Amino acid sequence: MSFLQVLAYDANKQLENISSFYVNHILPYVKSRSSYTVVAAAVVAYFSYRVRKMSEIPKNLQHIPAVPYWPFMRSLLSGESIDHRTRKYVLPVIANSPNGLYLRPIRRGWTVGVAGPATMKRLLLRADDFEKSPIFAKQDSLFNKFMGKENIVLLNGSVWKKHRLIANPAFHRSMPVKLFGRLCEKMMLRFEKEGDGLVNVDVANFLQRFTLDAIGLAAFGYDFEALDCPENEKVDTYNSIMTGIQNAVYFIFPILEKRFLWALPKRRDLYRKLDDMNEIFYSVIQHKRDTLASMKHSIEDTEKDLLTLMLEANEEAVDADHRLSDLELRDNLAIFFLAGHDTTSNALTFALYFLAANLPIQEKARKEVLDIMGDGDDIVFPTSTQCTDMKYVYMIMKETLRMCPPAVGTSPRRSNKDMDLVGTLIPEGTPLNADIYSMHHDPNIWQDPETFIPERFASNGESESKAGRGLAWAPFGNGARQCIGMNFSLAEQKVLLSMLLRKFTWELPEDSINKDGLKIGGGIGIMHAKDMHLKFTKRF
Ligand code: HEM
Repeated sequence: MSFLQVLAYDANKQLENISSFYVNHILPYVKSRSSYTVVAAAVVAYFSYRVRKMSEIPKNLQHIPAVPYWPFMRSLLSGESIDHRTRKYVLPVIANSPNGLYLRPIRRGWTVGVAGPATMKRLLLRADDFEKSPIFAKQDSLFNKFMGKENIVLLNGSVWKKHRLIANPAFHRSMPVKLFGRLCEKMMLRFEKEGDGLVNVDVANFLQRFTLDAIGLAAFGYDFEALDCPENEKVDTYNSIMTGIQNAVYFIFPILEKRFLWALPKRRDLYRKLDDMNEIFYSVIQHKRDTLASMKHSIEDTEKDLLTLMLEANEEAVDADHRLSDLELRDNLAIFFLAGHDTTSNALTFALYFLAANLPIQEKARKEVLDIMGDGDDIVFPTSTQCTDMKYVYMIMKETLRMCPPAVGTSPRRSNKDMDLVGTLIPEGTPLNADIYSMHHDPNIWQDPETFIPERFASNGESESKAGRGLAWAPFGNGARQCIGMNFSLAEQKVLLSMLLRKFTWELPEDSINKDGLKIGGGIGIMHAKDMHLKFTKRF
């Protein structure tokens, strides 16, 4: 997402520059001479100049190796998948780069991609030197209207700290494993009832629905009922907003919705749907605030939703300056959906694929689960302690997140001053992005990086031996800005994987497009499988 948005911002700026150039310099000329040929030539010349400028590496960054501008852009815009793009353009450059630093095209030219363990560590752990870039907050689009401007992901400094302090307790209590268990049970029952039944389960679709119900209920007690009825109005509203905010046309030309929304009825409809959704957000916030006192003791702490816990933390804050307003609470709820829904559902889809493609690993994981949860012919939910005991399942999850990190990079950063990043000069104001995907696939960091080997994450395994070099595994980022939902997502994944392993065995169907290797979907930002149907067999 970040790549495309930044490009879009740039394209929009170019359009605005061009239109002001036209009005100020060309229009007067046309009026006086009526010479269309001259105007056309001027426009072409201007375009060429701007395009050349965009692709030129600034002098102060020429010491950093760069991917080839046009092939890389072509790959981005044609929707080529990230695994191909990384293999073709990024890894060969990183191979000759000190500390995994390289340049790639982005906003107004270039950004520094950070794909080495030592530089990654410095970038993510020195959050004050590399603040979040304000680019997202500046835009005016459906995406920004959904995400809002007052949330944990976008803010910096003391305001960010205030948000994080209120949200931290909600994410650091025991996780709602019973809720995840109930939803998983519902999902497993539906496997048989929909489509071709167990022989051809569209797991990507089921996991999208499972994780939507999970985040709705866990974040603010709202039941989307996506597992029960995938076509209901609530799901449709949510899905159409999500599809709408990712529409590439509006990323590339945000000016369309900024200036010409009146001429785009379908787009206007999405804004109306977003207003409806905001009403739900605000009315739930109000309702929970009103009933907070009675709810405090009537629900187990582990089953309280994130909003309730944030409201409790708000009440305990020392003064009004340390509390979050309703707008800030809304913006954070929205970001929990944006950051926590697709990421977890894709991580689970990839994990199920790797277990289907590596049956001995699936069997070993099942043995661990049965040892911990017991075998039998009834559905049981794992407890938090049992989840902690699932060491091998956790190794599988970590290896999945290495090979397929759903967030392929972090949101953009900017250097606050000239600095030395592990031997390379980074001038003040340089945009930087942590490139998690490339680092996880670099053969100079990981042995045989394209092979699925959970044992890398065993104690004394390959992963531990990397510790001295910095951060070689960072699917959730790291440092102060590390993913606040990491434990939430890991618990959700462990509950689902253990329950599925106990109830079913599964494999790739004969006609699976993934039979000869995983097919990654195109697009930018969140990484997803192109199609994931699996064949399940019941154990009881
Ligand atoms: C597999 C699942 C997930 C992955 C791979 C993931 C990945 C990430 C990454 C890489 C970052 C760091 C971004 C940066 O440094 O710019 C991040 C931050 C964040 N994530 Fe997640 N995430 C996941 C699940 C979740 C969930 C379930 C939630 C909430 C319910 C969540 C909420 C957030 C928030 C609020 C931040 C911003 C933290 C801050 O800046 O202080 N994420 N996530």
